[in-house]
Amino acid sequence: MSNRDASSLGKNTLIFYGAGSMAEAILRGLVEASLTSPNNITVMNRSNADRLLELERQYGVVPATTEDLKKSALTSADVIILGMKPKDSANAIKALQPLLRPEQLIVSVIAGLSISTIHQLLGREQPVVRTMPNTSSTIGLGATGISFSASVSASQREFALAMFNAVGLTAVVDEPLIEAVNGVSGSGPAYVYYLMEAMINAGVQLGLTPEAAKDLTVQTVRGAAEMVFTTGENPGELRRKVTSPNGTTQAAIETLDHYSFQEGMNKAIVRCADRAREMGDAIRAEAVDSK
Ligand SMILES: NC(=O)C1=CN([C@@H]2O[C@H](COP(=O)(O)OP(=O)(O)OC[C@H]3O[C@@H](n4cnc5c(N)ncnc54)[C@H](O)[C@@H]3O)[C@@H](O)[C@H]2O)C=CC1
Ligand SMILES: O=C(O)[C@@H]1CCC=N1
Repeated sequence: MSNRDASSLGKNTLIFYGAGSMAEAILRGLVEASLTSPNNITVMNRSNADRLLELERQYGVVPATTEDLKKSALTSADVIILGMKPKDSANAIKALQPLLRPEQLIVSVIAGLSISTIHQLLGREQPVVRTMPNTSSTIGLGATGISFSASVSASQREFALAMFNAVGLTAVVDEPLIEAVNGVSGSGPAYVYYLMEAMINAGVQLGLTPEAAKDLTVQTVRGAAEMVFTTGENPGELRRKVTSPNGTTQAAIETLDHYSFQEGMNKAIVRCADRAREMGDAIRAEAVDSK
């Protein structure tokens, strides 16, 4: 990340409208990398003031605990990050309508919610950055897909990229591909954790202690990801290097093939992207209903 990126972050005031796990992953990354002062970050949610005070205690961010504080923070912030669940988003975005100034930037992390639905809910073409991050942003290793509405300015674009580059890697994609990003990397950490759960359980079944099974699994997944990253070799090539002809790995991979591992992963990721579109359609229906 360049100094120019960092300075573009530092000048702006941000409000996390919805301060749950994804919001925390991003704000923690920003604060811990010292890319903006915590004083520039306000957090708000629907009703859980304790949660906001906890975020203040941990990261030094500013809690908006009363309706007046919420309104004034939403009105004054340069950037509003939509961080609520998809089911809560239509009402939350409609509530923004009377508060927004035309130059405020909306950044959404909400699965399925399209830029056009946000415009419909707001009743105007506010600049919108639609993203699909993941929770690894917490440790600066996030992977975020980003797309922009037509009216996002060059400096707002730079800001949004700086914000997500601060917590990991970014990929700018055309908006219709955000669901694909959701399928691969937005939900992706859960597939890897699920794989790890299965590896740990099998290790325990074979007699390892839970601690040893966990430590060996974590280091294996970490090492495998790092091997792909540092060598630049394809996962397929690296897999072949582990797989001796007629050896133990071949026996394991054949068993995975017998249980249609590749097909299962493929179907899971395609289903994930479809589910994002379904969720987006449900929000769009709420936008249309309210007209
Ligand atoms: N958790 C993940 O791995 C990822 C989540 N996302 C997206 O991030 C969004 C948030 O997900 P999580 O952080 O997991 O959810 P969460 O349930 O942890 O947080 C949602 C927060 O929004 C607040 N909220 C709801 N309605 C509100 C309103 N009207 N005004 C103010 N605050 C309101 C809730 O109080 C809660 O604090 C979702 O839309 C999800 O699709 C995107 C990528 C990854
Ligand atoms: O499960 C979900 O709907 C969210 C979106 C991406 C990751 N978690």
